[in-house]
Amino acid sequence: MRLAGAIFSNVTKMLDFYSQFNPSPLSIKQFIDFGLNACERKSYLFLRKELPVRLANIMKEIALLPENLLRMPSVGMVNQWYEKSFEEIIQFEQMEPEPPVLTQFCERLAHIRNRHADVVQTMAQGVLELKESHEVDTGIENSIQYFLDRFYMSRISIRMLINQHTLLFGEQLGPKQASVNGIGNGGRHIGSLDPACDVAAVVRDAYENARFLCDRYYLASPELQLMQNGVPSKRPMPIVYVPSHLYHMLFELFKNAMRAVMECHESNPPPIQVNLVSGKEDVSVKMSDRGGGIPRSVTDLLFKYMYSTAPQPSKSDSDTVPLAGYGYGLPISRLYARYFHGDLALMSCEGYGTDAVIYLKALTNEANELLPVFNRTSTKFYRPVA
Ligand SMILES: CS(=O)(=O)N1CCC(Oc2ccc(-c3c(C(=O)NC[C@H]4CC[C@H](C(=O)O)CC4)noc3-c3cc(Cl)c(O)cc3O)cc2)CC1
Repeated sequence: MRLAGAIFSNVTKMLDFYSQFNPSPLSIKQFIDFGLNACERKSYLFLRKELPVRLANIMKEIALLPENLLRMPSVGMVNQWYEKSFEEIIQFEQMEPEPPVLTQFCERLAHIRNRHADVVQTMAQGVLELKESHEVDTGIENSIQYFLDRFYMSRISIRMLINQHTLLFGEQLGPKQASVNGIGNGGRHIGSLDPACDVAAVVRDAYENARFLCDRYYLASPELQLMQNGVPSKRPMPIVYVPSHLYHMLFELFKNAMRAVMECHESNPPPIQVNLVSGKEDVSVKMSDRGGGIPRSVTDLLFKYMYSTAPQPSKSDSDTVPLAGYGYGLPISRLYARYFHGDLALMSCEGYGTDAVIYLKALTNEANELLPVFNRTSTKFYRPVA
């Protein structure tokens, strides 16, 4: 057998091997407990198996995609990135956790994270290529919706593992030691997790950035009314969470709410209200606007990848890019909420306005990763048994 053929069949064998294992979900509590006494050797031994397992599980699903989508150039490119990254990580299978290997592993993870930086928009381009070249029936659309939810959730989880390892042990920290790295906040962060993430501060940060875009496009913007338990409040609300995930969700929701309010009110835009409530089971962040609302038939569409996939506005006329432009902002924001067993829900009253609620798990031992598992059940979603 020629070398290329031998390599291909070996990668295929390794894919079959690793995809037979289920991914191992970690809770926020486990991430925190490990990070407080972090051991690079243990992290390496866990990741050099868990990352190929998570990659193989989702790569098996990519292979099951509708032929027409799989043939799209952009999907082919994403598939090649996954194959390359899978091959690079399984090379560590036989390497003992000596310092040079640990350093090489950390560098390799950072390289893989960079390779996959544009996966979301490249997959969206693949869906666009399909829409522009083939008829897409409801069955295909449902398969794509099912796949992309699982594919992007898998990607969120793989990037979480890579970020934790590279932030805890990566070279940018100077001497090789585990650290509770706190970039710009007094050293309390544990990787990408903040044990005292102030929800109110992240709300204000996301609001200010969305407001900047709103002012630039509409020359005005709605005020923010920040409440706790229904009354105006400036108090912090600390939770254990990944600030960048919470910011991503809030920034998306603020952009949508501001667009609705400014499109609905020519002057004196009513404020956007954000109410924070800390319960026994859930921490709830409810964003309420009076932007005219949407009918239920449209609300469901906003979470559909196919509905929102359209040619991207060109970067050159960035000033004319609508506030909440086409993209995957809402479906992916819901995945971030669901990743640690929370949720994101829309309740709109057509003719009045919209409530968007982010639910987060209040207890870190219940905030478990929600991971897609490749198995016979998932296979049926792609090619129903004849
Ligand atoms: C897939 S995505 O994530 O990439 N993304 C989703 C977001 C979308 O942009 C937006 C933004 C706002 C709105 C919107 C309207 C609105 O626009 N009403 C007026 C139309 C009501 C239907 C009517 C019709 O029947 O079609 C035609 C007018 N009203 O309430 C909201 C609203 C939505 C969300 Cl999600 C929210 O959180 C808060 C809100 O107030 C709709 C769409 C870009 C794409």
